[in-house]
Amino acid sequence: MGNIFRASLFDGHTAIVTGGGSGIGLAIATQLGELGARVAILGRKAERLETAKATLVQRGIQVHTAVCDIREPEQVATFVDGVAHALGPATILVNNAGGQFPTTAEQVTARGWEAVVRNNLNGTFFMTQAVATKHMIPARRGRILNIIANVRRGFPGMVHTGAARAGVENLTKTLAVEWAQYNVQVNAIAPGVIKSSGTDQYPPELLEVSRKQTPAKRLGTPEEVAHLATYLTSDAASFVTGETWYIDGGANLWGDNWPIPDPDPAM
Ligand SMILES: CCCCCCCCC/C=C/C(=O)SCCNC(=O)CCNC(=O)[C@H](O)C(C)(C)COP(=O)(O)OP(=O)(O)OC[C@H]1O[C@@H](n2cnc3c(N)ncnc32)[C@H](O)[C@@H]1OP(=O)(O)O
Ligand SMILES: NC(=O)C1=CN([C@@H]2O[C@H](COP(=O)(O)OP(=O)(O)OC[C@H]3O[C@@H](n4cnc5c(N)ncnc54)[C@H](OP(=O)(O)O)[C@@H]3O)[C@@H](O)[C@H]2O)C=CC1
Repeated sequence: MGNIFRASLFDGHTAIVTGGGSGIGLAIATQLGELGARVAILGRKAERLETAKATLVQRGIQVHTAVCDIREPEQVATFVDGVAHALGPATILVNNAGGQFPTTAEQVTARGWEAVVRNNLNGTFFMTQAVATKHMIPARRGRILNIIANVRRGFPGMVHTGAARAGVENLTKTLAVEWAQYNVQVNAIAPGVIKSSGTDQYPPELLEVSRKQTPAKRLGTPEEVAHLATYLTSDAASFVTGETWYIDGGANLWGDNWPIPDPDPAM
């Protein structure tokens, strides 16, 4: 599918896309950049950022990259100041960085739980607070978009990320209300299962179960998520705030990744 958006849509904007070095984040950074935004991306791995930067620059996009772990508030503050210096204050923030690993609730260790909650909930809040207070609230202008996951019916098999993403969904609503007075809109996207560098690390048999349990009978693409992200960060969505938009081929309405065994009659 081609791009339905006007080429100059984001002229004059600076967009931060966390985790913009790969997968869904890179697709969003590419699309916002091709529509005129200056783009700042971060991640933990310098090499990944360098490769992504080369791809973006080749497309004529002005890019700033820096290594930053979103779980560390001091690194976040340094990154956000660096963006202002390199590209000007951010008008768009896409909190895309995150991730987890499949595990049953019985097996998750305290360190594993903490790693996932810090990554997805704490990191998203630290980044949001820094960008809003340093760039958006003073300018009385901003769009924040949080990438979460399909947590409508819990997240069996990934209890840690389900809890963390539900937290982000709730902070999306809270900040939409608190920051409406500053002309800062806050929304979330809940992708179903998307074929990406992220899911390439998952066992293929798990992804095949997900495909079968999706009414559309396929996985989504990072570009499809990027189209929705473009709409939600554009002026076309200026009266949309506090909402979570599902993009999942109908998966949240039907099907199940988690087969429930019948009770053991011996127990
Ligand atoms: C089922 C339904 C499917 C449904 C079908 C599939 C649906 C997919 C939907 C979603 C897809 C995606 O999100 S795709 C995106 C995937 N991308 C990512 O996940 C990338 C980012 N993720 C990460 O970096 C890591 O997963 C994360 C743990 C969050 C952070 O890593 P860190 O390096 O900071 O943490 P570490 O130091 O490595 O680990 C800290 C602890 O975490 C635990 N830990 C880390 N990796 C672990 C692992 N693979 N298995 C067990 N435990 C692990 C250990 O207890 C570690 O403690 P010790 O052992 O004591 O050290
Ligand atoms: N693909 C899917 O099916 C789905 C994905 N999602 C979510 O969408 C987002 C993008 O996923 P996807 O593109 O598929 O997967 P990727 O693993 O390719 O993307 C995750 C990105 O986040 C960065 N990242 C992770 N943790 C941190 C951190 N602590 N600090 C800074 N950067 C970090 C990674 O870079 P680096 O490793 O260099 O730090 C990487 O670029 C993730 O939040 C994911 O959980 C949600 C639902 C479904």
